[in-house]
Amino acid sequence: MAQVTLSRITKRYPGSDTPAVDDVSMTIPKGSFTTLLGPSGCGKSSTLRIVAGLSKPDFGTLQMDGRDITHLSAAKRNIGMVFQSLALFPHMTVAQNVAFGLEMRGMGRSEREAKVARALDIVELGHLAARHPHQLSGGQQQRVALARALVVEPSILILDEPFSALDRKLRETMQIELYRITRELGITAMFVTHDQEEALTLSDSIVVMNQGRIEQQGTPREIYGAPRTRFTAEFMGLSNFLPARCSSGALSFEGLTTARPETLEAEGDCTVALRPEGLSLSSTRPEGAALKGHLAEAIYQGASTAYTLDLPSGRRITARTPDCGLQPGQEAWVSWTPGALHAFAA
Ligand SMILES: Nc1ncnc2c1ncn2[C@@H]1O[C@H](COP(=O)(O)OP(=O)(O)OP(=O)(O)O)[C@@H](O)[C@H]1O
Repeated sequence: MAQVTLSRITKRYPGSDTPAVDDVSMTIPKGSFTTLLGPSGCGKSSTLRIVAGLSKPDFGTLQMDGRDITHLSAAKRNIGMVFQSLALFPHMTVAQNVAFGLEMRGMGRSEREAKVARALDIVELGHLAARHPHQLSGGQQQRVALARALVVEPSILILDEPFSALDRKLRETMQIELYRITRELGITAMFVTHDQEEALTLSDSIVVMNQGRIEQQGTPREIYGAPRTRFTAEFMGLSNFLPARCSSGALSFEGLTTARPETLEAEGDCTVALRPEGLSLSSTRPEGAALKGHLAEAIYQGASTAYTLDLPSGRRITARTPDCGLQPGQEAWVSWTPGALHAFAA
């Protein structure tokens, strides 16, 4: 397994005004699972393709364990790849599919068979080695693709939205499988997704990308718990953005002054975001910080109800809580758990 370092990687496709990858630098430590997360078109796949050697950067360098591999061909990079669209050979059995890369490297039969058996064991498909791809479920096929990428003992495993074609339940099962396998084998992995929950579940480190640039990089806890920009906050499910001011120890918004969150680095104008799931409503004033509003709407959604409140400033916020019996037209107080309030520079 290897450490991979991207330094100032930039890529502009012909005919495009803006770079698809714009001055991206990051290190994927040995044995770490790093996820590129961001909306469609933000440059995740382009970055991954450059690491894989399938595309050349216009500028910047790529290193593997300190060695410059910017101009090394894909075949010589020892990278295992799994993509959304499977490329299993339909006329070959599961075992033959997994063995293909080893055969290409000229490995002898007995060594090959031992490695294939081990790779199929890892993805728990040893019993289906003789089947053909069309005799497998979507999840099993994706596990064959994973075994095929692992069998060559890659320096880095690259996965581009590998589970996006699977239904939700299967996707969750595959995420847990992938987590187990990568941690057991100590694999260096680079994963691409636009699904924030998937990124939180799998990653040691998340790189949030926006328009070809890195918006924020950190552990899942840092990205979810302390987003530094509105873009990251919105992408991680935050809403209810309110203008605020921050001075040394205090944060003021909507006529309320409360303690300044530790994670806020800015002074002066800033934005407060309240996570809808961390809010609760009551008809009487609760202890501690709370905002009073007019309940405009209550939409029952099963496990929770989405309440829309109009604040005296005219701004609207949404709270998602178990049904609390309050009705539209009533006055309500909204309070929050400590982790539900975030603030960042405006
Ligand atoms: N071969 C290409 N030629 C021209 N433009 C391209 C090419 N590939 C990607 N782009 C453009 O580069 C930008 C980044 O694309 P990229 O596929 O890296 O994004 P992404 O974040 O992986 O998106 P998605 O989640 O939709 O796959 C987009 O604006 C895209 O249209």
